Amino acid sequence: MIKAGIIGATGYAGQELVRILLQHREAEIIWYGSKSYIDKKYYEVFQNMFQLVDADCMADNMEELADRADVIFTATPQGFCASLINEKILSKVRVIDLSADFRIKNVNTYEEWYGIEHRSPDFIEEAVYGLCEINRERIRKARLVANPGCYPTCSILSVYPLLKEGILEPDSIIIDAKSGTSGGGRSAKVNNLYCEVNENIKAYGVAKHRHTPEIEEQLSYAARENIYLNFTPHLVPMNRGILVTCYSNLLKEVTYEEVKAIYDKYYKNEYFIRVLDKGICPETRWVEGSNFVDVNFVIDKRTNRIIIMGAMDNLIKGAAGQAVQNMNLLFDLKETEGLQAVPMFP
Ligand SMILES: NC(=O)C1=CN([C@@H]2O[C@H](COP(=O)(O)OP(=O)(O)OC[C@H]3O[C@@H](n4cnc5c(N)ncnc54)[C@H](OP(=O)(O)O)[C@@H]3O)[C@@H](O)[C@H]2O)C=CC1
Ligand SMILES: CC(=O)N[C@@H](CCC(=O)OP(=O)(O)O)C(=O)O
Repeated sequence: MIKAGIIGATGYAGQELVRILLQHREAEIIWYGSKSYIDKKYYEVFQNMFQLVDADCMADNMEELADRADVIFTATPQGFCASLINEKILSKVRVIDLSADFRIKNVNTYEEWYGIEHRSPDFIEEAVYGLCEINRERIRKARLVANPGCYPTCSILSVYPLLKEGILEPDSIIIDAKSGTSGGGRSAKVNNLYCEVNENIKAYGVAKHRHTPEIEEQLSYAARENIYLNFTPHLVPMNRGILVTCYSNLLKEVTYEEVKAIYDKYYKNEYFIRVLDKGICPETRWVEGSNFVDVNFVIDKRTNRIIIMGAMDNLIKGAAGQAVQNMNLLFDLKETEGLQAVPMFP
C-alpha cells in the first residue's frame, strides 16, 4: 500500500483528496494535516467522514512525514510548499503540490503575478507540470509534481490539440471561464459569501488573473511560440464546476471532420477526456463528481473563428482527482485507479 500524507486535508481540495484516496485500492492515508483543527477528529470537521475516518488532524511536519510516507500532497495556500521543500525531503518522498508554487518556470513571472517571494526557486526547473494527458512520461519519473490549476487544466486541455496542430491563430485566443465558489477555497472571504454570490454572476481578476501566465506558458509549448491571450474568469452561484469557452481565429478553412480528427488523434485513448458528439455543448452538471473533462467545438464560418468549450469539476480533475491521477503515474498504478466515479446528477 502506498502511504499518503495530506497537508491541508481540511480544505476543499484536501477533503476531496481524502474522499478519493479512501476509495483507492492501493493507497492509505497516514496523515490528515491541518492548521486550524490540530488534534480534532477529522470527521468532526467533515461529518461525511463519520465512521469512515477515525484519525485526528495533525500539524504540518514535512520532515517527519517524509520519513513515514511514500507521497505527500500539499493542498495548501500559495507559497507554503515552496517554503518547506528541500533536497532531504525530495530524496525520501514524492511530493505533489496542488498550489501554484512550481507550475511556472520563470520565477520572476511567479513572483510578479502571485505577489510573493518564491522560497525554493532551485526546485522549479526539476518540477514537472502534472497535466497527465500531456506530460505523462515525464510525470512518471518526477520527484516533485506541480499539479495544474483548475482553470488552466480545463483551458489547456480544450485548446491544446488545435494549437499543437497549427490551425489556430496564436495571438487571437480569448478564454472566457466560469467557476463555482469552491474554487475559492473554504476560508471565509467576503466575495464568496452567500449574499455576494447567490443570484449573481460577476467577472473578476480581469486582465490580471494569476492563471493567465500558467495557461500562456503551457500553450506556448504547444504552439512553439510565445502566446499571449485574454483570460476572464467569472464566479457563478454553484458549488463546483468550471466551464470555459475559448474563441480563436482559424488560420485556414477547416471542416468539422478535420477538427474532430485532430481531437481524436490526441484524446481518443484518453479515458478522462470526452470529446462530445457533434452539436452537444459541455455542461458542468454532466461531469460533476468525476475526473472527466468534456470538450467540444463549433466552427463559425461566418467569422472564421472556432469556439471551443470545456467543462470539468474544479475539485476533481481541477485539483484532487488530477493529483491522484499523478500519484498513479508516479507509482506505476493503473491511471484510473480511485478515479472511476461516475458523474453525479442532479
Ligand atoms: N479549490 C479548488 O478548486 C482548487 C484549489 N487548488 C489549490 O489547492 C490549494 C488548496 O486550496 P483549497 O483547498 O481551495 O483551499 P482551502 O482554503 O479550502 O484549504 C487550505 C488548506 O490549507 C491548510 N493550511 C493553510 N495554511 C496552512 C499552514 N500554514 N500550514 C498548514 N496547513 C495550512 C488549511 O488548514 P485549516 O483548514 O486547518 O486552516 C486547509 O486545510 C491551493 O493552493 C489552491 O490554489 C488548485 C486547484 C483547484
Ligand atoms: C472561484 C475562485 O475563486 N477560483 C480561484 C481558483 C483558484 C485556484 O484554485 O487556484 P489554483 O488553481 O491556482 O491553485 C481563483 O480564481 O483564484
